[in-house]
Amino acid sequence: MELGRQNKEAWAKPSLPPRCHDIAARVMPFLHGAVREHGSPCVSWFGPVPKVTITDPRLVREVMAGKFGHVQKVKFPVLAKLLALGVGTYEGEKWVKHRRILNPAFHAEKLKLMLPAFSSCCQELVGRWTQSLGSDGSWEVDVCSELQTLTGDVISRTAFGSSYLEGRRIFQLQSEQIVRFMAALHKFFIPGYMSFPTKNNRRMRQINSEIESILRNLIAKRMQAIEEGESTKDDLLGLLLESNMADKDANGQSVKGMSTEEVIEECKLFYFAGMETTSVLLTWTMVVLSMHPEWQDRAREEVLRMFGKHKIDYEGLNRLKTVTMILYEVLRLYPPASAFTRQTYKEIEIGGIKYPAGVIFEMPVLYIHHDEDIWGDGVHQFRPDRFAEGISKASKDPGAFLPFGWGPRTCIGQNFALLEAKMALCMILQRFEFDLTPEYTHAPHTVMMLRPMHGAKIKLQAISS
Ligand code: HEM
Repeated sequence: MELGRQNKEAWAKPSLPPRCHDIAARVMPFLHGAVREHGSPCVSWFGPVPKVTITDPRLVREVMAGKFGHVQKVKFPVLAKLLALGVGTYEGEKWVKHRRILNPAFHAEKLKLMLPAFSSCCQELVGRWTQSLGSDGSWEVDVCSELQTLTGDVISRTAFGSSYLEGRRIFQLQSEQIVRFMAALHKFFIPGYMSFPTKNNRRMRQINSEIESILRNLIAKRMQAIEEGESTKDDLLGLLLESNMADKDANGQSVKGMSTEEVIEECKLFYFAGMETTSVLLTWTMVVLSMHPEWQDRAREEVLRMFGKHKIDYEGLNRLKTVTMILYEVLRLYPPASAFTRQTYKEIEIGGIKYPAGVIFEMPVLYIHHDEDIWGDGVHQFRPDRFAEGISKASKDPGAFLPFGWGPRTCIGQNFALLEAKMALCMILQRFEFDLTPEYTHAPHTVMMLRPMHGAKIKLQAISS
C-alpha cells in the first residue's frame, strides 16, 4: 500500500516543457527564483495564470497564514454560488463576521449536545448493515455510498434537528451537483462558459434552486418557531438563526446578523465541506484496517475495553488513543483535501522570493504527508504509532500534518469530523469484523477529494456476542 513516490517525482520538477519554462521565466523572472529557492517546486499554469507549487511546510504555513490579505483563496464566483458560498469563500470583514458567528457552534460543549444525533445516525447505519447480513452472518457492500449517507444524515440532523429528513434531499442533490461541477471544471476558463445553455449548466442551476428552496422553507419554519418562543439552540440552524435575531453571537459579542440568503449559503457549505470529507476519511479507515487486521484488532480491543457493547459516551471518545492514532495516520496517508490553493492579490515575499499579484500557489498536502525527509523511513507505510506522542512529535516538522489546513482558515469542523468518525468507527468495530473483497483495487485518485477510484467493496462479518 505505497502511495506517493510517483507523486513526489512528478512534483519535483518544473512541469512546463523546458522551452515554455524559459519563455515564461523571461516574462516572469520570479519563476526562476521560485524553482531555485523553494526546494523543487513545480511551475505550471492554472488556466491562464502562473502557478507555483510549494512543498516546504514552513513556506506553506507562511502562505496559509494569509498575512495582510495579500494572499487569498482563489475565486470562482459563479461556480461557487452553484455549490456553496459561505465562510469558506469570503475574505476580510465579511469572513471575520461569519467565522465569529459560526465558531461557537463547533465548541466542545455544543459538540457534546450533538452526540445523540451522531449516535442515532450511526445506529441506523449499523442496524441497516445487521439486517442485510446473510445466513452465514456476512455481507459484502461498497461502503463508499453507505458512509456518505451516514455523514450526510449527520449534517442534516445536527443542522436541522427534527426536520432532518427534509435535509436528506439536499445532500442527494449536492452529490449530483459535485459530479456536474467536476464535469464543468476544466471548461470554466472559457469566458462566460457557465452562462452557456448547456444541459449540464441548466441542470446545475435547477439543482441549486431546489436546494435553496428547501432551505428557505426550513428557515421560514424555524424562524416562526423561534418567534413563538420555542428554543432551538440545540442544532446548527437554530443557533445561527437565534444569534442572528439577537444580533449577538453565542459569546454575547455584538455582531450584525446574517441575512436569510447568507444562512442558506452557510447551510449549503456545511454539506459541501463536511459530508464528503468525513465519509472519505471513514472509507479509507475501513480499507486500511482491512489491510492491517492487527490494527483492526487493537482498535476493537480498545473500544470493547472502553465501552463494552454498550452506549458510547463523549468522555470515552476523547480518551481513545489507538483509534485516534489510526484516524491521524489515515488522514496523513489519504488527506481528503489533497492540496490547497491560494492566489496573491498584492506583491508578497515568500521564502525570499517576491511574487507579484496574480500568482497561484498550490500546496500539495499529499506530497508533504509523504515526504521521507519529514516523516522518516516507512513514510508510505501505515504506522499509526508514529502519533503515539501526539501530532507535534510524529514528524521532524511539528507543523507538517495538514489535513485540516493551517492558520486562520483552518477547518472549522475538524473536531466535529473527528468526533463523528470516532463514533462511527467504534460502533462498527463493536459489531463487525471486516475485510476487503477480491474485487477491491487500490487506486487512490482525486476527484475534488482523494477517494478510492473503484469504490471500496468490503466484506462485513458479524461478531458473535
Ligand atoms: C475529515 C473531515 C474534514 C476535512 C479533512 C476537512 C478539511 C478542511 C480543510 C483542509 C479546510 C481548509 C481549506 C483551505 O484552507 O483552503 C477546511 C475548511 C473548512 N471546513 Fe473542513 N474538513 C472536514 C470536515 C468538515 C466538517 C464536518 C465541516 C462542517 C460541518 C467543515 C467545514 C469547513 C468550513 C466551513 C471550512 C472553511 C473555513 C474558513 O474558510 O474559515 N469541515 N476543511
